[in-house]
Amino acid sequence: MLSKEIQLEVNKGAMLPLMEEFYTIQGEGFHTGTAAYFIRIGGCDVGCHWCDVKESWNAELHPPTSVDLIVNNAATYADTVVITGGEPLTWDMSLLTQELKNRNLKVHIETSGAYPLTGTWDWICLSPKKNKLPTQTVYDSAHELKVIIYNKHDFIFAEEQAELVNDKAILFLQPEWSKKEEMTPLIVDYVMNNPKWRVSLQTHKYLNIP
Ligand SMILES: C[S@@+](CC[C@H](N)C(=O)[O-])C[C@H]1O[C@@H](n2cnc3c(N)ncnc32)[C@H](O)[C@@H]1O
Ligand SMILES: Nc1nc2[nH]cc(C(=O)O)c2c(=O)[nH]1
Ligand code: SF4
Ligand SMILES: [Mg+2]
Repeated sequence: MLSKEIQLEVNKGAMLPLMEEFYTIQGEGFHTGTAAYFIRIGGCDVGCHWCDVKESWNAELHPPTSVDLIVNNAATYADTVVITGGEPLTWDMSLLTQELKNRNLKVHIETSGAYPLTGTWDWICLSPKKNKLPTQTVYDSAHELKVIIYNKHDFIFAEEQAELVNDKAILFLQPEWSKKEEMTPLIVDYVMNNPKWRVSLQTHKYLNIP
C-alpha cells in the first residue's frame, strides 16, 4: 500500500510506477531502427495472453518515481523518448510529457489505447487489443496502427481496427513473437495483396538488444 501522500502524487501524474528505462533502438513500427530512450511504466489490466512484458502488469511491484527524476535521466540520452509499459495511459501522462517537451525531447507513446488519451505526443503508436478496445480519443490521434497477428482471425480484426482509426494513420501488421514462423509468411502474402498495410517485425529481438 502506498502512503496517502504518494498516492496523491500518482493520481496527479507527478509520480509514476517506473519499471525500467533503457537507451536502445526502436525495434518496431514506423520509427524502426532509430535510437530512442525507453521509459517503461508499470501497470496494465488489458491481459494479453502473449504479452512479452507480463512483469509490468502489477503496478505495485514498481516504485512510484517522480517525473522530475525520470525526465532528468531521459534528457541525458537521445533526442527521442518512447513511453511504454505496461499500459502508460493507465496514468495521467500530462506532467511527464510536458516536462519532456520542455527539454526539447520528441515524445512517443506505445499504447493499447484502452484508456483515454492524456499528454502531448509527437508520435502515437496504437496497438489495439480485442480484450479492451481502444477509446475514441486514441483512434482519432494515432499516427500508426500496429496490429499483432497471433492467428488468422487477427487479419479480420486488423481490418476492423483500420476502419476505426483516423485515415492518416500508417498501418502495420506485426507477428506475435511465439507465432512468427507460422504468421510471418501469411503477413507477407497479406501485405502484397493489401498494400495499404506494411510489415513490422520486433527487430530488437533479432538484434538481441533490449
Ligand atoms: C508491451 S506493449 C506496451 C504498450 C501497450 N500496453 C501496448 O500494448 O501497446 C508494447 C508493444 O509490444 C507489442 N507486443 C507485446 N507482446 C508482443 C508479442 N508477444 N509479440 C509481438 N508484439 C508484442 C504490443 O502490441 C505493443 O505494440
Ligand atoms: N527495442 C525495443 N523497441 C520497442 N518498441 C516497442 C517496445 C515496447 O515494449 O513498447 C520496444 C522494446 O521493448 N524494445
Ligand atoms: S496491453 Fe500491452 S502491456 Fe498490456 S498486456 Fe497487452 S501487450 Fe502487454
Ligand atoms: Mg517490447
